[in-house]
Amino acid sequence: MAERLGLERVSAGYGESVILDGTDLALQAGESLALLGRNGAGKTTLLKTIMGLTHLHGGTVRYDGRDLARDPPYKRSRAGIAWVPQERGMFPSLSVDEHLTTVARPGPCTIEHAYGLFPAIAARRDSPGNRLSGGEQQMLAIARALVMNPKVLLLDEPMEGLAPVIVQELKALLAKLIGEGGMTVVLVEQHARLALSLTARAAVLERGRIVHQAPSDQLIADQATLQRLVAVA
Ligand SMILES: Nc1ncnc2c1ncn2[C@@H]1O[C@H](COP(=O)(O)OP(=O)(O)OP(=O)(O)O)[C@@H](O)[C@H]1O
Repeated sequence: MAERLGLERVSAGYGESVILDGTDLALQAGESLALLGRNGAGKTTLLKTIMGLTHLHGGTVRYDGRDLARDPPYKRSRAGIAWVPQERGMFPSLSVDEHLTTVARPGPCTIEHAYGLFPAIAARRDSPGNRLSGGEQQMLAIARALVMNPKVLLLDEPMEGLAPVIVQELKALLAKLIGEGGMTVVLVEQHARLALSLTARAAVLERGRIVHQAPSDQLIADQATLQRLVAVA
């Protein structure tokens, strides 16, 4: 299978500070990866680097074989990389509907399909972004990424703060999306077991370096390594 996303000796950070330090990672089309690590390990920075939102000090980020160095974030997004940021990134002046219509692209996930997945935001389609609850903003951030029908979906702690019933629905949705194999998915998640149960592969970051990679089912069974690298209870 072809490489969809490739990081080669990537060093990146904020201004002069280097957070990712010589990171290598390759993901094929349709593959899923749990990106794990303790607080501050660099998980968000890695996703931001793929989106072009950090300062790349060295190395290469490739997408479908092309070096992305010259592409600003909007071009990466247009090329098929969608990001669900931790801070959700809603626009206060846009309605729920406008958040979706401005980015929707042809593909299996239509806006009506997204509303079907998240009825709570369907009921608020005319509400402005800043009137939504935290959970609703989170659902909208995920819906917004899905209606882009991306080739790569980067999710930064998408379950955080959601009600348990919605977490269950979202888990089922992610399992379906990953199972269909149409998208390459990178899932950053504090709950390592949850992320591992959904993905095929896992990578663990420590101080900006990938220190461990394994199939997810193997890592979930390796309590000692999980405890050592991610401090899982
Ligand atoms: N905008 C920024 N400017 C400077 N340093 C930053 C910035 N954002 C993050 N950092 C630093 O980069 C390092 C990695 O942070 P990052 O958010 O990538 O970690 P993380 O693994 O996603 O952690 P968490 O699980 O807490 O979200 C931390 O030391 C953090 O303080």
